[in-house]
Amino acid sequence: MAALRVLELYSGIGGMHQALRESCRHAEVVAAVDVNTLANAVYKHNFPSTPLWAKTIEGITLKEFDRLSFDMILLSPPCQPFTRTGLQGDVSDPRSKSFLYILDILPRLQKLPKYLLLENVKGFESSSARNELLQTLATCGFKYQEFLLSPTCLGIPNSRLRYFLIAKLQQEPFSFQAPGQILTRFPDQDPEGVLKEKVADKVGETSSSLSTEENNLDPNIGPDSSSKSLPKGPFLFKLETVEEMERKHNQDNDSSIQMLKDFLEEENEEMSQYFLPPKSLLRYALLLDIVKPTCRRSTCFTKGYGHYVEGTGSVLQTAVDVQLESVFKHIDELPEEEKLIKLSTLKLRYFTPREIANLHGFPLEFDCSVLMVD
Ligand SMILES: C[S@@+](CC[C@H](N)C(=O)[O-])C[C@H]1O[C@@H](n2cnc3c(N)ncnc32)[C@H](O)[C@@H]1O
Repeated sequence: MAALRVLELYSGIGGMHQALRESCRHAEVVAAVDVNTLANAVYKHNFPSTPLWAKTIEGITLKEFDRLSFDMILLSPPCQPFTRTGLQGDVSDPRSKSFLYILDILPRLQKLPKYLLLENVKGFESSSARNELLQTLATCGFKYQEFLLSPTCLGIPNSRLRYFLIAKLQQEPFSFQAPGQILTRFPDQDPEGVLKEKVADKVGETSSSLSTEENNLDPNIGPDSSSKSLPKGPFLFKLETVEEMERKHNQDNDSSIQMLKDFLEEENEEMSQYFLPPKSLLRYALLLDIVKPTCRRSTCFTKGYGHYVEGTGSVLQTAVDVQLESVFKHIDELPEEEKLIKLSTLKLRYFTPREIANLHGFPLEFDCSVLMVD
């Protein structure tokens, strides 16, 4: 059987390529396209034989697309126009231009691809860009299915809710097709084959099958976000409400999800670079999402992780026997020096790039060390 010819647009570090490899399909990425130099360096390092086009997508002509004669498109367009805490510029955001260009090119290709997979953030499902995508797919004769999924659906202890769309040109429907619904589970996770869980087409209506955190917490809160609201209700300690504590407790007891310890590197001397500096501890301690190796949760890691503290991702408590409550209760009443002594007992550190790669499902052979150079 001839290899499936795959075009990977917005290829980044190659997450889609890696997933394709693991899906065991006999496939070849005939071109990967991205403009980010650092991401391209990681891509090249891991997929040295794949033709990598370091250019803008809108700079590729219809003729060049036709020449690639691809059977499948994988694409993860920029998510900033659609994030729920952003401006939601949608199709009028300049960063959507390349995606609209693809939608314009698609029906004009000499040969339509058989398959398409698109990934984006939660928020995309209620955008005009999504409506234009669905319209284009329908015009071209594609069947499609949409999903909102998080690594937790695969038992990975990280909340990162993402929109996925798969489409195919063949006439046969998907075995699990659920028209008009956005599925929030993998079809084979549904015990009775009845896909009751759905997210309505309407904005913001999320399914009960997602955790409260997935529903409430925007995984795309950036380092500069000031819109993150504090939890409601009286605080117990460290700005934790009873509701928050309960949610975390339930997540940590959900045995369908692995513990963080399965994703961690062995502690060694080099880890010292990942410990939170005193300044960050004093300034942000109350806002940190602190997890232990035995927890079965972590919040979404964003671009500013390790540089900005608030809302960019969880931090790890390596002194596992220290109780958070004993550190945080009445900490406000202490002078800075004593505060710092108390906070330091937790031995808080950032997750390492390797650990974050593990939590994103990258296998060990995927080398992300290129990302560790300053
Ligand atoms: C959401 S990320 C892609 C993530 C990717 N799937 C991965 O595994 O890393 C979007 C990527 O699109 C690239 N990008 C944005 N606009 C582009 C354009 N007009 N042409 C080419 N690449 C673009 C960015 O550099 C970024 O790497």
